[in-house]
Amino acid sequence: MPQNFAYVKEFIPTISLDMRYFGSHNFTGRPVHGYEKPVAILTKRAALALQQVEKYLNKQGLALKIFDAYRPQRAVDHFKSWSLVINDTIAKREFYPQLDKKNLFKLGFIASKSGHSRGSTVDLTLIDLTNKKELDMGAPFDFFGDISHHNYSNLTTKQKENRKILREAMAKFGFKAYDKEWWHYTLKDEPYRKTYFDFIVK
Ligand SMILES: C[C@@H](N)C(=O)N[C@H](C)C(=O)O
Ligand SMILES: [Zn+2]
Repeated sequence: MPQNFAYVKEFIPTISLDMRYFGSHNFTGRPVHGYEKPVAILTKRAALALQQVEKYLNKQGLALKIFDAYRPQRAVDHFKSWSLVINDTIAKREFYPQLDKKNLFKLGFIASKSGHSRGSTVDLTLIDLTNKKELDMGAPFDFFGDISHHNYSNLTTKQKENRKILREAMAKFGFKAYDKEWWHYTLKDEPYRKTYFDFIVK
């Protein structure tokens, strides 16, 4: 991998990982091209910032769980070709029950040039440190619908509070939220603003 990238585990050995695109539990229903190991890779700058977030949350009895980090361009291209195969809807019920898969790009739920491929974007949630259970965010990771938007108002007080804890912790250490997905964050001071990498995750 390029010199300025690292495995997140090197910076945060205790972090929880559930690398969804390595396996089949994702919106395509199958492993995604470019993921050969269930590891999380980020630029060193983003990994260091995330280390600060994790330390800060641990003091409150919480921790991070990562679903996706650096994403090779070939994975993004795989998402694009998947979206064009209209009758392949094996994971629709769980991930995009009310939407037509061909619209997921134009609705902003998947990008054809993704911040993830620049190496400083991460998809993640909060877990309780005592039982490792995910906090209720009102919608699961990669649920494509309005309910995943930050400004969706029909959530319980607890769900709003949980999203706020994550958003404020990430913001404190330099990550900006994405209005359409509560789980997606990009380091503001990312080192590669225009480079989309394509090395394999392994
Ligand atoms: C697909 C989802 N996890 C995600 O990361 N979406 C944004 C828009 C992206 O593809 O960059
Ligand atoms: Zn994302």
